[in-house]
Amino acid sequence: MSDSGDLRVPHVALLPSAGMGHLTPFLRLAALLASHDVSVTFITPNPTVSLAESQSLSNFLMAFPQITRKQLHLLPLDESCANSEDPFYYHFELIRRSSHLLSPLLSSLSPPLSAMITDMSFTSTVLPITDSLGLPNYIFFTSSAKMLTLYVSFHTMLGPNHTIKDDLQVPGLGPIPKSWMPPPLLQESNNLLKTFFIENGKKMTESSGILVNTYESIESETLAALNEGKVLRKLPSVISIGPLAPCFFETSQQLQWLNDQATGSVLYVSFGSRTAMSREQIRELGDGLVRSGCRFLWAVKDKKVDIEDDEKLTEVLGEELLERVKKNGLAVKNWLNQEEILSHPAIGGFLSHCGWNSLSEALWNGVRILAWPQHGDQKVNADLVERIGLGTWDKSWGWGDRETVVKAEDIAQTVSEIMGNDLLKLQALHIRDEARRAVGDDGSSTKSLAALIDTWKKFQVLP
Ligand SMILES: O=c1ccn([C@@H]2O[C@H](COP(=O)(O)OP(=O)(O)O[C@H]3O[C@H](CO)[C@@H](O)[C@H](O)[C@H]3O)[C@@H](O)[C@H]2O)c(=O)[nH]1
Repeated sequence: MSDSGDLRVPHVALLPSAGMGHLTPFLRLAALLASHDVSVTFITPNPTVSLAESQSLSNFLMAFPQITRKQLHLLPLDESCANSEDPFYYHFELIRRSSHLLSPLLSSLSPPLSAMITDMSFTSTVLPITDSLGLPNYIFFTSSAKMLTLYVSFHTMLGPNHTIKDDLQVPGLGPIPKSWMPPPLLQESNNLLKTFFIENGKKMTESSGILVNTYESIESETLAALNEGKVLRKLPSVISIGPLAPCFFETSQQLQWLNDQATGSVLYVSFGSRTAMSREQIRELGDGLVRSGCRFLWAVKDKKVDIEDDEKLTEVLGEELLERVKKNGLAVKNWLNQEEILSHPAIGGFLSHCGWNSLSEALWNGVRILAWPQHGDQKVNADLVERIGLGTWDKSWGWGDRETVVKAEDIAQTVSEIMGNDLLKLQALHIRDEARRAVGDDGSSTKSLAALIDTWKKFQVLP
């Protein structure tokens, strides 16, 4: 790399991971970079797991013709060596094992790249490749800064048999209790998620920087701890660039039902793109929503992957419950444009699993959250929801595992409490204003991104 002196248009390649939770923030980042006159190549691992991913990608690329697409054709993998029943983690592994194909792809790009931005799940496999090309590689961490503290320190916490004994306690920060850690990390046996945490977490120190879709006013202490070396020494700069604003490219499917509801009266219920509850829990939830007496819009998900989710609502809910649901709300089983829903004036609350994108979209739109974490980073995120005053979290509901079923009466009571909580409603609006300030003209995230783009402008990789 050399200091070129002249300020040229930087060219950056982005490599997202599998699932909408990873693809969506990458698409938003690509659009943001393009709006700052950065030339963007978007690398798409092919095939995708879900229909939602392939449809979003094609809609996005149609809306942003200035962004170049390059496909990374994934090599087949013997399922037995992936050691995971989760189709998304399995796909992470597939992409990791096809990473070497990136080398010729990246070298062939013209003009030469100024930098690469890689999803956190491929840190350990892609960094050696970009290093050998002399290409700066920034890791995009698609969850919270608090979760990043666990990601980079997990490998240092492992005891005998690779087990975890204690809560994570970073000086100056609240603890991350063991019970909030993604359950696969606590297993003695190896599994894909644990391997990703260990291998990628170790390698993060060698990246050129870590981008996080967060902002100063909600995670300032955590960001400071990360950047002051309190979490891990020798960590590169952690750069907050969020909240990444939605970019409108999806075809909109206006829901007339929502247009007919009173302002702020509807609870939106959704657990993201890859969480399916047990049938028993789905029915308790439906019963609870009806009993709460609140209006609700419910995205019902019966299977993790959308292409397999083919049973009708009558089969999933049963006819009797479906009839009761129709009196107070609307249940749908298709993909909704969540961003459009959360920005609708009728929406007054969000029952959410607290995937990081859902949380970011809720705060972007000033919608209070009732948190019900299901897996992964979601308890850590739910804690943040509670701490910043965006919503509430009933910890007794546990993880959305198949052994525990939260009863309809509990759900009904908690839902009516949050929908009646005016203080949270006001606080959510205040948080929305702060979120928008962070990415406004003089905002902290805008300045960080501008500084990063300047770095890319000043440096170029020698051909
Ligand atoms: O019907 C739907 C369902 C989802 N979405 C969108 O899909 C994304 C889902 O992302 P997220 O809310 O983060 O949830 P997951 O799909 O569960 O994402 C995975 O990835 C996230 C980022 O790493 C993690 O925080 C989550 O825990 C993990 O499950 C969001 O942008 C939603 O707006 C829709 O537009 N319509």
